[in-house]
Amino acid sequence: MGGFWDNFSTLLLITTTWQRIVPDELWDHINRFIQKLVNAINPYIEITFHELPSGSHMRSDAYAAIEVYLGANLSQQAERLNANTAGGGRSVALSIDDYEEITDIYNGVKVWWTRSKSFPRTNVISFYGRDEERRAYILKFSRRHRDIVVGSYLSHVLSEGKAIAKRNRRQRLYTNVSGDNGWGDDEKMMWRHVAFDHPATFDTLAMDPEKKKDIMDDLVAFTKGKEYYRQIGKAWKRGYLLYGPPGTGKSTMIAAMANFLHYDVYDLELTAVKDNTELRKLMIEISKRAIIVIEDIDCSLDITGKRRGKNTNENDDDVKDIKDVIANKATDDERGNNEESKITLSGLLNFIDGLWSASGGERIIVFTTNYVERLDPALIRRGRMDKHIEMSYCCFEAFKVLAKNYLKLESHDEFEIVKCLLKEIDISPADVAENLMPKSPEMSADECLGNLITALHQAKEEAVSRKAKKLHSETGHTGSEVEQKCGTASKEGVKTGFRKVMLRFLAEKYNCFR
Ligand SMILES: Nc1ncnc2c1ncn2[C@@H]1O[C@H](COP(=O)(O)OP(=O)(O)OP(=O)(O)O)[C@@H](O)[C@H]1O
Ligand SMILES: [Mg+2]
Repeated sequence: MGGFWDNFSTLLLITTTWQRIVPDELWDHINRFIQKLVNAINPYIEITFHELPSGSHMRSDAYAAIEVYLGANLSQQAERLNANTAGGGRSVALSIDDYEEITDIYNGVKVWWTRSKSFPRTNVISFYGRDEERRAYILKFSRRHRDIVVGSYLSHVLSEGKAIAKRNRRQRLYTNVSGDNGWGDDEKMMWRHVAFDHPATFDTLAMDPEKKKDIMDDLVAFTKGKEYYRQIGKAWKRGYLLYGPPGTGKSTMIAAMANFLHYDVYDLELTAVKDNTELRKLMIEISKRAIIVIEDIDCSLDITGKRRGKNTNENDDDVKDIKDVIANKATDDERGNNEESKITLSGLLNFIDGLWSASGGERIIVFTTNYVERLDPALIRRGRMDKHIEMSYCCFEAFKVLAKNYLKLESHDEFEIVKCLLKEIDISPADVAENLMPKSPEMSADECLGNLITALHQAKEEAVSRKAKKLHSETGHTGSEVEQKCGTASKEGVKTGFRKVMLRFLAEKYNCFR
């Protein structure tokens, strides 16, 4: 062993001395020649995948995918491993340690992987100590197998690594916080996140199955459309407008989309954003695979670019100011909190159309509203909001999904009654769900279904009565007119049955029943 080190030291000494006396240019030539010689003799090829590509502070995607692939498929061969938590702490991800060598066999071809570590030659003293280490995975394979390794093995490793990482990754729900939140102007503080743990899926989402399938197909096509979007010169983004009455599942649909695609959700609260500059900063920080949500867009912004705060009524503002003065507090205006926002519709449109075009990555933007007719056409035109999805009142198909979710019922004799009643009244899936939910552990599925039917009958009565009253006041029909027209001029009709007859008459006349 001593002999080896003696020879090695002598070689090192000769090389260093040569380096000193030989001019740089000549030294380069010698180096190149030696490299050629080694290449000619060496039967192996090596490919290095650096963790931080030169000049970048971002971890290379390829390095990350290789790490996951090796950890998931080949870590049992290694004796030294690193362990990290994955999936938000739900599982442990293993990666091979520095200088461990492991082999992989792909279509009968053997390859070797090692992880190396180096320290960049720099005179700068780092405060971060070991962070300065540079790691790389080195793939070694026989020269004979170059085509298969470069041609297909590498893409197999990268795609499988990315797929595993995607499966393991815990999604996040981000919300924006105002710049004046005590965290100063630090841009990094603008988005806060928590683990995204919403149970909604497309399976549990109650809506017309054909419509649901259409949306799912659209999402799949979008995620696979990278090349297509590149070809047509469009940013890889898709806009969805979800509109419909409260409780019809707009927010639930967003959660189902996020779970389906495994994307992070960025819940953008426009009323907390100061101006277009802040909006731009927020947008730039959004990760590549994300759903950006602006809920109740009609309440967040209006076409003149003035934000609608919670207090849109001038009198309310005045009253609040007076109360503030009496309480010896600064008014909103004095604090600079007036309701005028500098976010404009054009600022919002610019970021939707422009900013992301430059920063490849798949992004979905979803607007929700209860009042689609209030939105500016510029905001929702196709190309910006590519798909308009109406979330409507509960239909029978949607009810069946809810009955399965809540009561584990796929069929029941009473389903026909529910079907008829749902045709006659507008009720949101949220209300149907509420009625189906057992109120105590002892409550049976039959009882819950009974509850729903009672509620539906009640809702029908109320709806018809509302309409009848309205029509009665509009047309001025008297009770006897109703009786005559209905041919039921009996006492009973006039007294006890009057309301019933009246309702039927008005309902038939004005087509209340659908
Ligand atoms: N289509 C649906 N499928 C399954 N559950 C639903 C559906 N719609 C509503 N729900 C249930 O009702 C609750 C409220 O629904 P959700 O918040 O999605 O309604 P929304 O349309 O976003 O209402 P809003 O317009 O008031 O924001 C949900 O938590 C869910 O349990
Ligand atoms: Mg909602």
